[in-house]
Amino acid sequence: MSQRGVGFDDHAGFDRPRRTRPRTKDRPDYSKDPVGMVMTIDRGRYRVVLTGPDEGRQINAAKARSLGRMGVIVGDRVRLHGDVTGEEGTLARVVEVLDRDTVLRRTADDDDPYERAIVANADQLVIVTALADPPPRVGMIDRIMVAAFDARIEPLLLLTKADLASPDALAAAYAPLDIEVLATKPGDDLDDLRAWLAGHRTVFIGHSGVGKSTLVNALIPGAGRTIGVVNDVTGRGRQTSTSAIVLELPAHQIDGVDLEPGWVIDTPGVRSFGLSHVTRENIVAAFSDLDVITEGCPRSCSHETGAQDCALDLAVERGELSRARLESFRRMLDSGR
Ligand SMILES: Nc1nc2c(ncn2[C@@H]2O[C@H](COP(=O)(O)OP(=O)(O)OP(=O)(O)O)[C@@H](O)[C@H]2O)c(=O)[nH]1
Ligand SMILES: [Zn+2]
Repeated sequence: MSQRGVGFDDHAGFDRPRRTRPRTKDRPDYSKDPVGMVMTIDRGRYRVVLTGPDEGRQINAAKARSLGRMGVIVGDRVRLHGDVTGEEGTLARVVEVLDRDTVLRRTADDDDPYERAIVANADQLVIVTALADPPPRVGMIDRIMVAAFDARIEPLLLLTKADLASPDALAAAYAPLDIEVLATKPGDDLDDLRAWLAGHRTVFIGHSGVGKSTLVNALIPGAGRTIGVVNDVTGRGRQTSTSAIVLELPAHQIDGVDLEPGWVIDTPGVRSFGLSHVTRENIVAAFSDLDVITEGCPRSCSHETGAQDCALDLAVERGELSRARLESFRRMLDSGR
């Protein structure tokens, strides 16, 4: 774990005035302009869906020059100025990015100081993993989970292709972390998954070929996510999608009860997940029961295996914390290093 890298998607750096003379006087007032959510980005063009009075209307927009190099990412809530009719050929301007509740980040690899913000304002993250073809990679699951903990996003583990292999071993491996685990196979009704997604904005992340597009298409008929063919030699799927995209879940009833609306953010298949932006403090903070115990640790305790007088070890000895939970937590700390 290292220092937080400075990326252009980080807004903190843009709060500092870059000119010495105050700009407030000549800055236009956009507070009456409509707000929308960025659904997808394609070569500098944003597809935005309006919220508020014209909810659901989709608009094309470009970034206003006044935003400079400030990043606009999928899931961002943005203010739009100009032509917001959404009619063909019109282009509105993104003039403001509203504060983000969460930011999911990754770096290309662990030595890369430049983190990339992938998705804003998600509150859940589904890690889609195939039980076979391609085989599960526990290290990768852990790393994506750590990114979720770091971002204060609730991770869920979704195991596909349960017709090919049993989910039991993987489900058991994540049980001590209290992570929700769900297994699917072709023909399942997906109601458990829909119940998870209702009322949330959930990012879907997975290695190429795990069946993510198949799932998204089953959840959202008409989403048109391209289904790749797993290569027999490499076990990898074709890289079929290129940009993250926000999709609205259709209305659905379970036992006669309407589910709350929800959004899915589908992301391109990932091969690696760098974590150089993650801090130990953020991982610990994601486990509130352990966070409380670490108040009894020596100053600057790493909480890792073998750390002198770590209060987590003492809690296990006293029977106040399960050894399996501590070991799983330490596996998370390790993968974030
Ligand atoms: N046996 C089995 N095959 C599945 C299941 N789900 C998906 N597949 C197959 O796995 C292959 C890959 O599925 P996709 O949905 O394209 O996978 P993806 O994760 O979206 O991959 P990319 O589009 O490359 O990102 C396809 O041939 C699917 O038909 C499943 O539950 N069981
Ligand atoms: Zn400690």
